[in-house]
Order: sequence, then C-alpha cells, then structure tokens
Amino acid sequence: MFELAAQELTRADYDVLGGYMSPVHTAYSKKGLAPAEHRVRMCELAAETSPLIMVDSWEAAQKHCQYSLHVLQHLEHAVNEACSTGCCTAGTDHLSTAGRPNSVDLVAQQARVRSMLLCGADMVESLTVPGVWRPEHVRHILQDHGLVCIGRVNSDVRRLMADPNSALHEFRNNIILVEDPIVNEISSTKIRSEMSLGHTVRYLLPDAVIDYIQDQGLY
Ligand SMILES: Nc1ncnc2c1ncn2[C@@H]1O[C@H](COP(=O)(O)OP(=O)(O)OP(=O)(O)O)[C@@H](O)[C@H]1O
Ligand SMILES: NC(=O)c1ccc[n+]([C@@H]2O[C@H](COP(=O)(O)O)[C@@H](O)[C@H]2O)c1
Repeated sequence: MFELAAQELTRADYDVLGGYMSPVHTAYSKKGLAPAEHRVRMCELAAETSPLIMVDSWEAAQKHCQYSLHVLQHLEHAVNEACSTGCCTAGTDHLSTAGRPNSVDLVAQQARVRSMLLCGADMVESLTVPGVWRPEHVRHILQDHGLVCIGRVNSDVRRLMADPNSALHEFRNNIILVEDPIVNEISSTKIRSEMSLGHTVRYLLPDAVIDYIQDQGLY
C-alpha cells in the first residue's frame, strides 16, 4: 500500500517524505486484536528494510483509544516540530525522519509537511457508514489532510464519490485513488486464520514478522 501510494503521489508531483504505520490502541474494540505492544513490534520488524515506511507508536501508547483524525494531527505536528528544530535528523520520541527521502530539501525550503490518510477501499467505504466515523472528522480528514485509497476487491469507492450528497464527492479532489496493477486479495484475517491452522504464510509476510508471531505464540 505504501509503495503504491508513494509512487502515485510522486507521479502527481508530491514530495513524499515517508509513511507511518500507526497500530491502533489495545482498547479498540475489534475481535481477536493482539495487544498493541506486539502489533507495534511487528510493524517495526516489517518496516526494518524499508526506506519509506516508519512506525508511529503514539496512538498505541495513549491512555485511551484515539480518533484517526487526532492521530493524523499528532503526526503532522510532530514531524513539523522535528523539522523546525534542526529537523529530520533528531526525530522525536516516536518519530524519526532521519535520512528519509526529501528530508534535506524540506529543511532548505522550510516547507510544511502534511499528513494524509492511507487506507484500502473498504475503509473508505466505512467513512460513509453512519455511526462508524464522526461526520465532522471525515470532513476534516478530507479537507485538511487528504486521503490515498488503494483499490480493494468488492469495494467501489468511485460510486460513493459520485453521490453529490456525500463528503467524498465534495472533497473528491483530495482523494487519490490507486488501483493495484496486480490485484492483491491479502487480508490480515486470512493470514491469522492460516497461521492458526498451522499453515504456511511464508512470503506473504516478512520473515522477521513470521518469526516474531511464532516466538510470541500469537494467533
Ligand atoms: N489487500 C488489500 N488491498 C487494499 N487495502 C488493504 C488490503 N489489505 C488491507 N488493506 C487496508 O489496510 C488497512 C488496514 O487493514 P486491516 O489491518 O484491517 O487489514 P484487513 O486485511 O482489512 O483486516 P481484516 O481482515 O482484519 O479486516 C485498511 O485501510 C485496509 O483497507
Ligand atoms: N472514528 C474514527 O476515527 C475511526 C472509526 C473507525 C475506524 N477507524 C480507524 O480505522 C482503522 C481500521 O479500523 P477497522 O479495522 O475497524 O476498519 C483503525 O486505525 C481505526 O482506528 C477510525
């Protein structure tokens, strides 16, 4: 997802500084959710070899669950703070942009960094489901941050964007749709289910993550 998003954004003339995975808080109500410390560690292991992807553990470390809007706001603030104070080499407690593409240009230009929400099409669909997201948060996310959506089988974001009553339509210019040229139906539920059956998931996840899951006896 991050690679596809960065490729598309770069094509559209954005400077992509990096991508952050933000594992959700342990208290988020989702069946079978592993404790956040494990999910943070799995993300760190998965991102170890990436020149692009980083992990922000701020959301997971808070006392309570956080809205995604507040995670985006936190990230944007933290990265801009890091950049304004000698930047991108110091990082913050949770964030480090050291050595990231474009970080040097960014300091020189004194540009402000913007955080965008990266998600799959099923999650974009959830933005329009009453009761899941606060409508004012959806408007803020779309208007102030913008969204990159990776297409997913059985999800039709274009249809939702065509509805003139929807915020997705109003802010359609801030939504970047990316179609994966190689359709990928991977799902974390399927991976967990295969692992729990003792089946192989080799090459579907980085080896370090598979080893961690097995060492910790997750799933
Ligand atoms: N194969 C995929 N293609 C596009 N987006 C994906 C894909 N898998 C996950 N995503 C996106 O990744 C984000 C995190 O998803 P999540 O961890 O819930 O994975 P998931 O596979 O959808 O999980 P679950 O199977 O538990 O619903 C969401 O925005 C989701 O839409
Ligand atoms: N109101 C909100 O901010 C809100 C609502 C639903 C999901 N989310 C986020 O979306 C992501 C995916 O959640 P689900 O796996 O429940 O679809 C998580 O990071 C979660 O925090 C945020």
